[in-house]
Amino acid sequence: MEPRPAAPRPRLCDSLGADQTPSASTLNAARAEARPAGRRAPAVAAVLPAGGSGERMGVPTPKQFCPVLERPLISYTLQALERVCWIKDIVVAVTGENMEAMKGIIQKYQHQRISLVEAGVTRHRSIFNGLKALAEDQPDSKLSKPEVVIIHDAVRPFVEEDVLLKVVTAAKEYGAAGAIRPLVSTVISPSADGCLDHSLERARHRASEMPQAFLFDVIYEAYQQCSDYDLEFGTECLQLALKYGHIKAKLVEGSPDLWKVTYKRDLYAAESIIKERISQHICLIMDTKDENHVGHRLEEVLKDELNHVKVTSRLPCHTGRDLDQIVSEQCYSYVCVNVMTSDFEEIRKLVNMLEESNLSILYPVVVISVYFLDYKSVPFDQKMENLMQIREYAKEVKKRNILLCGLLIYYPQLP
Ligand SMILES: Nc1ccn([C@@H]2O[C@H](COP(=O)(O)OP(=O)(O)OP(=O)(O)O)[C@@H](O)[C@H]2O)c(=O)n1
Ligand SMILES: O=C(CO)[C@H](O)[C@H](O)COP(=O)(O)O
Repeated sequence: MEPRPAAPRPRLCDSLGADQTPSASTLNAARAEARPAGRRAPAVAAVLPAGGSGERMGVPTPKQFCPVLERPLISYTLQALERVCWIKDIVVAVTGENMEAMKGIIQKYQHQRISLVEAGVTRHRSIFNGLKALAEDQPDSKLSKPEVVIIHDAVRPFVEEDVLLKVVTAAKEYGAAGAIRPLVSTVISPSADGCLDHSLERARHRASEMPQAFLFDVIYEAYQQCSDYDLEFGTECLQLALKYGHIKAKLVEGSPDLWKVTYKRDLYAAESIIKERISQHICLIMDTKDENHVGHRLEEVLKDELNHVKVTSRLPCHTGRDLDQIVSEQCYSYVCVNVMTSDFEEIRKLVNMLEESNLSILYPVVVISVYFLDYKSVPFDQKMENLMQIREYAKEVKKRNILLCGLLIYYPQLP
């Protein structure tokens, strides 16, 4: 198969990604390499309104807490944002009633960089509360005022780094920016008697989606100035920046997956998208840093051959924390490349954690453990014994929907 060309990615031409955390994606690393010197990174934070009741969904649980594949919807959105290591803080606005539940979600799924604030009675008021928490004048706050703030609905879980980067870059240049999509239906204006007054020309209008990004001062000042009417009935942050800051937002084409989960059927659509992503996600765990090792070749090949495969390479999974993080990413396919060790315990640790995570309740989890062993240094009998152990263990864990397979690659080391 011909390798597919990698899709061009936007670049923020400054030092975003300099402050990388261990969870930083490879994208960030790639960007850090490509970054021209000399331009300053804007400090970026995000505000997520998550204080709605989800009336249109028609279920008692607010939609952001509805489970999708056993995990609350908001947890996917948080995961999508925290993967982006250049977003420093994520402020989530939640109602007092749901505060404890939200804390539980943060703990269970090990979300990072999250601060919680009390939501308001409307979306605009919730966002305003989030912005206040980021503003400089807050006493005892561990948050600092960012240069650019992203606003993103908690119920749009499929936001990608590409579009975040595009809106942040545009916000830095224009003061405000937001994702848009082509209209699906034509928008018409009815008259008071319920008849058609006029119809908008569809091709000349767009649907405003999220994420949006703003220079912090622009949007914060707009919220400080805006009327109670705006706060009560407004639905568009870009409009506030225009009305109160005279900023014409830059509009950025977004992907179809940015839509807002609103009705019950949207939860089913979200589930299908998550399932498709799961099927494309392989976690490759390697215990060698040797760039020339065949394990690293496997990573390259997978990335070249498959369009959406995410390969997560991790160095020896000796600590429970490393494994915890891998498992919390909800990956169902694992290839463990063992060069340094033939230690069966490592695989047992991973499988135990997968069992505890209950991932395999929904689908089979596949774990392939490959041992590359030097012909001379390890006696063959000893290795076969190890594989037999894995085989016995595989029978046991199959009952719990974990499909484990051991593979021994026994080779003579070249002089
Ligand atoms: N007082 C509110 C109302 C809404 N939101 C949040 O704003 C986002 C988008 O709003 P919407 O889809 O309208 O959510 P709901 O208000 O929950 O839904 P509905 O209008 O159907 O009641 C959601 O993440 C929602 O939780 C919020 O933070 N505070
Ligand atoms: O799509 C949007 C862009 O601004 C907002 O998410 C939307 O306006 C939220 O409004 P509502 O709470 O009424 O659904």
